[in-house]
Amino acid sequence: MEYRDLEASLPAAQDKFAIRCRDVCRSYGKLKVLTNLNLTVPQGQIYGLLGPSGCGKTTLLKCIVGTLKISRGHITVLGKPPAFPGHEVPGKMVGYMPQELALYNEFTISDTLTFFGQIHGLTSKETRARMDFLIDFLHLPQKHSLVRNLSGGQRRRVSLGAALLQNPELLILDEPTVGVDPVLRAKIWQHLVEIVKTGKVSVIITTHYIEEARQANVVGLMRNGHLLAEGPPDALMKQHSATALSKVTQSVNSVKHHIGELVTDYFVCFWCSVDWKARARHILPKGRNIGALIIKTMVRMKRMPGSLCFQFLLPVIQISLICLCVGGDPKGIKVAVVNNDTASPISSFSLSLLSFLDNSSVIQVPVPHNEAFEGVYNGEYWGVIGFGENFTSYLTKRILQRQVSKEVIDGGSVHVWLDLTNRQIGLMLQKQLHQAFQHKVKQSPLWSFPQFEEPIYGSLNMDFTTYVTPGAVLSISFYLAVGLTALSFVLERKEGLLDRCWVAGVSSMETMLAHLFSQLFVISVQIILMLLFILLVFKMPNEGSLFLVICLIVLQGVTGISFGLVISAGIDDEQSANQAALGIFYPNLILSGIIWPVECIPYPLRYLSLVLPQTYASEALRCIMYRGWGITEMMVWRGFAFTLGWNTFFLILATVILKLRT
Ligand SMILES: Nc1ncnc2c1ncn2[C@@H]1O[C@H](COP(=O)(O)OP(=O)(O)OP(=O)(O)O)[C@@H](O)[C@H]1O
Repeated sequence: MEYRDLEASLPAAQDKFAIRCRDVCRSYGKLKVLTNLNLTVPQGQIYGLLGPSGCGKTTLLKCIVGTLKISRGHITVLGKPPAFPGHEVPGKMVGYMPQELALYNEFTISDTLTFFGQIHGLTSKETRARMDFLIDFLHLPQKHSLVRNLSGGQRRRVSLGAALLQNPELLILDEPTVGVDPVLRAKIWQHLVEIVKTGKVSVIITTHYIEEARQANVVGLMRNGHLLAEGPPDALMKQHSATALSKVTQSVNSVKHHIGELVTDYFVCFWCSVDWKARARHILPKGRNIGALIIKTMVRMKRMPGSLCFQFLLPVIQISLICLCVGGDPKGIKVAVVNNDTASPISSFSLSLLSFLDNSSVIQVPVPHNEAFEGVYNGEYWGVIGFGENFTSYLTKRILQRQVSKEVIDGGSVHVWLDLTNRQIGLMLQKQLHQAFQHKVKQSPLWSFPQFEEPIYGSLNMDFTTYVTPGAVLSISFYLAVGLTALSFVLERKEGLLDRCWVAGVSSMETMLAHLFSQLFVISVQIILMLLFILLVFKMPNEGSLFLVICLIVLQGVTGISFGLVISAGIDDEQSANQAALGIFYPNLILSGIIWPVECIPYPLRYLSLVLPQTYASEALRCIMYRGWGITEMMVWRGFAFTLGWNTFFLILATVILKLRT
């Protein structure tokens, strides 16, 4: 066969074509994957794309469906560039089967086809009819079988079924017959040959099987990111075997150049002719798609009841652990008491003083002097409380006389030696002794400590737990939302589900909104349970509006979702996403004044602390709950304003990263 024959067998420029790629270039970083690639898929034909592994076939298909942007060149799919406003590519006109399985494992076969049917706007009757046909045609098991229980080959067939579902005008199939037995493979090809016969359906299919490609109407040979040759399989195979491949390439390139001249400026005119209504429809999120995605999330949750319960209960467990274990006074601390006071038990000040010590916190162990210190050195006791022989009489002298000797002062004092390696226990013992002394002194008409009146805000016995809880609640809502969002998006993208939904016509905005709405349901249940526990079980005070409290916690959850989107937009694998979420967890927790007051943070760091998402929000929540303040107070609205500001920033950042990375 001469080159001329090959030239004649290629579609003429004026013929209708389903896909046309001209001078397409695409790189991943510095790696050039597609270089000046030209390819034409004629209307109503099967185009077999052949090439060694790694030559760029999948990348090309992704560029054709629009999930990857090209760096140079033009692509036209069914008359318009992919993702052109008002064009149904991505959308109903195209059926895409990616190389990955891209199926929801918790779905049944029926759920899977119903989901894609909903997105394509099929009625339930149409979906049922197509489902019955595809289950029979693709030899699929029962429609109620779960995808995760299917074999590899069965899953690939479900994936192919999802691509064929809406009878698209263009089928883009990335190695659909891998793992499919020869009989079914022949049947699939027969089906493809039949559907293109109408002239309305076109197919582009990648395969490694040369004998399969023979059934295509046109075959493209790809190597190192460009097309070596393109033509009817027999002509191309003969040519390929008869002459050097380079000559074929030259010939085909000259034909393509000829065609190329006839289609100049074809692409540019599109943008001028788009009316604003089509643009608006293209941009505005569709309720149908959002609804399908929300139902998808609900079905998945229903199929994973253990995981759902865990999601609901995890915040309650976390906040309960904080309320139970953080900030309370240590209990059962053993202290050695060396009481040498010789006064009678009735008049003894030392015994009276010791009786005021809280016995649940401090266990007094009366021991002689040597044993007491020995016990502290051995770690048996946390301290020694010592009273001298003349403690009661010297103390009485100190109370009654204006001037006393140093010996009286010393002998009338309680001596305490503490093991301060654990600061909290040390501080608690100091506090207990001061309180006991205060109680004792209150009985004396001569002595007076400052009298602390009922506090203006808070209560006299407000503990550290009360301080920590509001910030902890915000932090838990924020980080659970970050984790769930980042993980679910990263996994869905890795498994090709995001791309598949996108090609089916679901926009990124719809995906985000659907995630937000379904996550809001989870967040709401989490918040209700957390509030029930902190207010009713742990009796945290709430002087302010419960509505404001809920709003602020929900907004922090939404900020967590937005931050999760940033992580999933920038990171491709779940391990790195987890590391990113965990990596910022502790610095943020410590710098936001949740565990320890911001006022303790040294200055350069304090500026950083003040701009973090939870610093002002925690302060606002404390002000609402403990001071009963409303939204008009600066410290409250500032918390809301910062939360909303971060939310907007994260959403914009996620969108920008996504745009830059496609
Ligand atoms: N996300 C990515 N980031 C960086 N490089 C990538 C990415 N995806 C693909 N590549 C690289 O681009 C090249 C082309 O990959 P592609 O998947 O398009 O090949 P292919 O022809 O479809 O291979 P196969 O037949 O094995 O599926 C390969 O070298 C691959 O390593």
